[in-house]
Amino acid sequence: MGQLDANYENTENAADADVILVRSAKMHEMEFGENLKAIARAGAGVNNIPLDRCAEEGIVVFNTPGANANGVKELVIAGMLLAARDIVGGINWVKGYDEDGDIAKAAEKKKKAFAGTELKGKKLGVIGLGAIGVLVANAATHLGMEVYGYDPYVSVDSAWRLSRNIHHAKTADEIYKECDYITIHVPALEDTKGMINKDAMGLMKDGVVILNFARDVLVDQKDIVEALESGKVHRYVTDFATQEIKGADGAIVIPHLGASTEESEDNCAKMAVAEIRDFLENGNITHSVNYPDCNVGVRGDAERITILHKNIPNMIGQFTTLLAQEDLNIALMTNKSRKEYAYTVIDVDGIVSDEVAAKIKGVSGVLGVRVIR
Ligand SMILES: NC(=O)C1=CN([C@@H]2O[C@H](COP(=O)(O)OP(=O)(O)OC[C@H]3O[C@@H](n4cnc5c(N)ncnc54)[C@H](O)[C@@H]3O)[C@@H](O)[C@H]2O)C=CC1
Ligand SMILES: O=C(O)CCC(=O)C(=O)O
Repeated sequence: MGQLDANYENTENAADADVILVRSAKMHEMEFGENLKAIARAGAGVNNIPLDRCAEEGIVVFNTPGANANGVKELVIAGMLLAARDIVGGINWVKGYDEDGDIAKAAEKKKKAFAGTELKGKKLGVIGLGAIGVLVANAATHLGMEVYGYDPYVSVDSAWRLSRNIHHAKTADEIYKECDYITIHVPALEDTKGMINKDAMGLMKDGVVILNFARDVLVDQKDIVEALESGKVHRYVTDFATQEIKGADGAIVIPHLGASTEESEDNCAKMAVAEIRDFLENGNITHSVNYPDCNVGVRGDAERITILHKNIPNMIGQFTTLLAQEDLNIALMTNKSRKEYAYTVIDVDGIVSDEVAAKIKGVSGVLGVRVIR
């Protein structure tokens, strides 16, 4: 990783690390070392990381929003094409043809078994209009699809990037009732888990195609298998293999390849390393998922104290009092909060002793202190 200079050292031993770079590995059961200051998820979904425990232990968790979105978008389009025509069945038939006869002639006779439909003119519903959903929605309009989008929390940025040709669905039910293809691009949260279940599928058109490149838990696995068996759902295209879905007729199951492109892997790694360097060297937080973002610029000559703490009254007063007692003048101070957590950055004129740093650490509600020299 050429972005890191000689001040950085690689370790395979997580217990020693100041920072962990992670992809999809599950970290919920992991004990974190004393030194750990940050975890950077090279990707979007952070359901593999215990965000609240990290916040309580003063560990800032970052992700890389949008860095792999194009990779996923392209696979979703491929998924729609694989669902529309029996391309996989056709390829397997050719591979398995072991007669001596004229395969070209046999293929012409056989091909009707693999015929399908076109995407043009079909209605696509996109649930979740973030980095991936917007790209999928816009791309589908260029394939001649009529696209409906649903996202009650859509960001201003996403709204700007969304093609004006997308119909604005006011409810998920509108998507379920209207669309021939439905693709979900929402995070795995308590309120999204199992959102595609028997009730939701009951509202959908017979023969609907459902695509899930977001997370397995969003789709009730028992209900989707039943819906495939009954023919209610024609194809379920998913990037997540589960025991329930892997052998089901009508399921097209991909082994989590959405972000597995050279470009996406590169983009994610670069963004993660840039976030980490800025955090370690300047104390800036960009794209955190458990602490507020905060940018105070590049550190100059002044020593910089960064404090992760609970978002409760009188924290700043206590920090400034402790610094005043040491005769340290404050050159810059910023405080940002996000729900129950907050972050304060203070540049001081003078040397921050280990004793004063320890006193700040000892303030009730402080979760982590660093002095960047
Ligand atoms: N298959 C793969 O390799 C990959 C999968 N993913 C998955 O896709 C998900 C989405 O990724 P991005 O688009 O990059 O994330 P994003 O954060 O840019 O977009 C998520 C969107 O979902 C919306 N949303 C949240 N709750 C919703 C709800 N109940 N109904 C409708 N919309 C809702 C949000 O407002 C946001 O606009 C990730 O959380 C991750 O789980 C992401 C990257 C790669
Ligand atoms: O890193 C990967 O391969 C998975 C990407 C992913 O699922 C995500 O970014 O949420």
